Amino acid sequence: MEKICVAIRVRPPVIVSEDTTINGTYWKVEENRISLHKSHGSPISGVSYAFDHVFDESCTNSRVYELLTKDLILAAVDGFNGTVFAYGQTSSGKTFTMNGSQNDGGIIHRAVKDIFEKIHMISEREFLIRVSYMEIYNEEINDLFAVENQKLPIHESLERGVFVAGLKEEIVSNGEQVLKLIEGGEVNRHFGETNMNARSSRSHTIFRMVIESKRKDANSSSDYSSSDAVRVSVLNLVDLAGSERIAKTGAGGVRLKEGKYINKSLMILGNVINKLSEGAKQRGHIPYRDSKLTRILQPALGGNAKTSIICTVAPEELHIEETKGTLQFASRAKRITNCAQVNEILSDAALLKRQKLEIEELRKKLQGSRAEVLEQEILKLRNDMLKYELEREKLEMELKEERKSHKERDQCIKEQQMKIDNLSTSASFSDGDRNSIQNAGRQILKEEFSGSNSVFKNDVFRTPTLKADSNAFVGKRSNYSRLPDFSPLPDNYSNVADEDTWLKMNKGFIADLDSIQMTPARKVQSFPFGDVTLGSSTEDYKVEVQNLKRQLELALEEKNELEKKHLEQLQLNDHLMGEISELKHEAVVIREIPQRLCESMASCRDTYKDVLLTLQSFVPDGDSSIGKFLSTTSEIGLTLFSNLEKRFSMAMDDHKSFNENDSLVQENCEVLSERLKSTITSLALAEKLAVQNKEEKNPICGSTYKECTLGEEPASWKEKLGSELGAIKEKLQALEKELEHNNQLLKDSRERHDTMERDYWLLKEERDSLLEKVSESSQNLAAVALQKENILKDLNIEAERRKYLEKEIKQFSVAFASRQRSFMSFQGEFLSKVEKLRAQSPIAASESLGC
Ligand SMILES: Nc1ncnc2c1ncn2[C@@H]1O[C@H](COP(=O)(O)OP(=O)(O)OP(=O)(O)O)[C@@H](O)[C@H]1O
Repeated sequence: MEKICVAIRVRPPVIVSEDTTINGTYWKVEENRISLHKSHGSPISGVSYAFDHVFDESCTNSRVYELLTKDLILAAVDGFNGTVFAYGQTSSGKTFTMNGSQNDGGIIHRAVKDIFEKIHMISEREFLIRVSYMEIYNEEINDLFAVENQKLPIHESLERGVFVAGLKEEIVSNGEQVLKLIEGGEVNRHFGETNMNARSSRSHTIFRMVIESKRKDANSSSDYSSSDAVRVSVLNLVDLAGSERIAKTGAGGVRLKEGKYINKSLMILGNVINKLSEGAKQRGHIPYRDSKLTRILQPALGGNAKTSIICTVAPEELHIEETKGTLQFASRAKRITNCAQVNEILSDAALLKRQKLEIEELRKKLQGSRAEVLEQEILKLRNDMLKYELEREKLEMELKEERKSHKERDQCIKEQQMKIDNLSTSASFSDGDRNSIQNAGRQILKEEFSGSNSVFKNDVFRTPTLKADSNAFVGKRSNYSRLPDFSPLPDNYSNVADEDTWLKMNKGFIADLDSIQMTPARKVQSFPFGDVTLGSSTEDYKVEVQNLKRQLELALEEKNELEKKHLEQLQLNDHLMGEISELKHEAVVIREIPQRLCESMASCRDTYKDVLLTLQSFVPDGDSSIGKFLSTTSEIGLTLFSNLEKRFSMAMDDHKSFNENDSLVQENCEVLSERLKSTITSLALAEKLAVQNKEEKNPICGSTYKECTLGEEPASWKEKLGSELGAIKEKLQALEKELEHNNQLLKDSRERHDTMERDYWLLKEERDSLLEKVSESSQNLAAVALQKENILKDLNIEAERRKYLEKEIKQFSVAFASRQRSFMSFQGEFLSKVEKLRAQSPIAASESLGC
């Protein structure tokens, strides 16, 4: 959260007439404080304000830019949204601050220059910059880059937030290009002369730069790290129109109307600022929607943007009230906090987003009034899809990492497995030795006990048995601990796997008696993973490692399967995009149809008018039955045409209402056709009667033919009438053909619309199924991740178990070595005693030995 940065700028005074200085007060600027003082210098209490910066009249645009906005502008290049706006009464220097003068460039010009300078310095990222320029004039948004784009609407979507639909955006590559565009835009801006400013801005203007960037190597990188993300930031540079007092500006007519709109929108801006300054708890509803200005500036006011406000004031005493108002506005704005953050989108997601927006726009055009419902539905779908995409990417990343660590673990396990195998071999070898030695010992003892000498039954011969008292055993062996300095026990047991070391170890050296003492206690030691005996635990371990390996393989297979599915989904997406572009093309064609219909309708109407005029010229007496009939037909016809034209122009804007009124138009056309036919029939009848009864009264005008034709010869009149009638008939036929053609076009258009609608639903279904697949994949991925987690746990347990086994083997080996040594010493002692006995009594000795 960060506070909005607020600064005050005092413009240099303009010469005013004597009578405007009333109380002899003036504004004094000291560091970042501005206060009202009496002319003799004492401050007026309660009229003193402090801000982030206060710039006096001598301050240049360059300094204002450096201190107030430079950091914000540069942060925009790094992905933060930014807004700078100038606020203040009319003629206080807002436009001067934002646009600058010939010698002292304003914030906009400096910002453009700095942005491009910074971009060129960042070599590792590539940038795409789009600019637009709009004005809010009398609460209508106009495009300053394209005069034809007037009264643009504001839309809101989850992805783009609040945006102006149809605003022209120019892609630019250097500062000069932007400044040229701005120059062009300035021409279209509304300025006007008032009593206070010869060139007063009559509209709020917003110059906008959208800065997109991504790492240059992002595409080549295979991982989906944050460096792969696309940053999109929006920078708004706003020059507001100034608040004004009608009495001072002397505005009337157009200026007055403009002034009312300006004041109203500034008042709403003030309301929004007031609400926001009240703090989160009290503020309640913020009336952003009350004006276009506040709606567009919404992110800058309490949203995701860094914002700087420069409030310009006039120093003259005449404007003291307005200056106080501006300072109060600035004080409140100072209390607003924003929450700016870098706007990053993963590149795939950015692409997807754009495509989805296109789909959205296209569908809106196709669906007319249904757009609202569909819009929400599509938004929801799109958001879900985006979420799934992100989740999938995250899972993929995790899976990748896990795969890597599994590989490493696998390798490690393999190595350890080899070591354990070696150990097991050695252990079984030692087991064999031990058995044979024990057997030999047992044999000897048997022989001893079967002898008569009680000496053999004494403790000297009993000591080496495995069940002997541990203390005695230890006491006996203590001599060995002082023998050679070589220790058979390696520091790191896991490194001992070769036979040499084992042999050395079994030669009878021990390093530490404590480790021997531990041996008898071994059985009562708790074993953390169940009752595992030495022989079976190695086997179990092998089996379990195999199982884990199998599980890992299965998980990998599953992962590959998922990747395959993902590829299929991407292909499906491509296919959908293809279909959408076709639909787009069709939409363009369909959109042209009502336009063409409109044109042909206009030509039909002209022809019809001609026909009627010609018919009416034959009927001078408008009150006669034919005259009345003709005028009625004319009225109906023209109404019909205007109806038709209205319908067609509606069709261009609203497809649905066009379809609804279609049958009515058809009926009207039929009535018109009938009426015209009957007119032609009556005229033909009149012609016939005229031929039969030259001197009789003309049925059309109620006079004689001579009178009707003002003295023309009946033959020539008849000829003329005949040719006119022929022409009318031809025109009528053409009209009928045109109508038929138009009907056909209408029918085609409707069919196309139906087809598109069907296609849309098909596409929607496909998308739904795609979404289902995506969610299925996500679930599968989640399951795989869980499985992996379990495998990892198992592996850790195994590693622990292996450590325990190693310890066991180590203890066993030490005990075994010591026992072997005891046995050997016993054997030595035994043999020496036998020798002694033999020397004393060779017969007894040979008897006792059985030799
Ligand atoms: N700091 C300044 N130094 C020199 N001249 C200034 C300064 N500020 C404003 N002026 C001059 O004062 C006049 C009015 O300024 P400007 O048009 O920028 O006011 P404004 O606030 O934009 O007014 P409006 O709201 O009516 O458009 C201009 O002639 C401008 O050159």
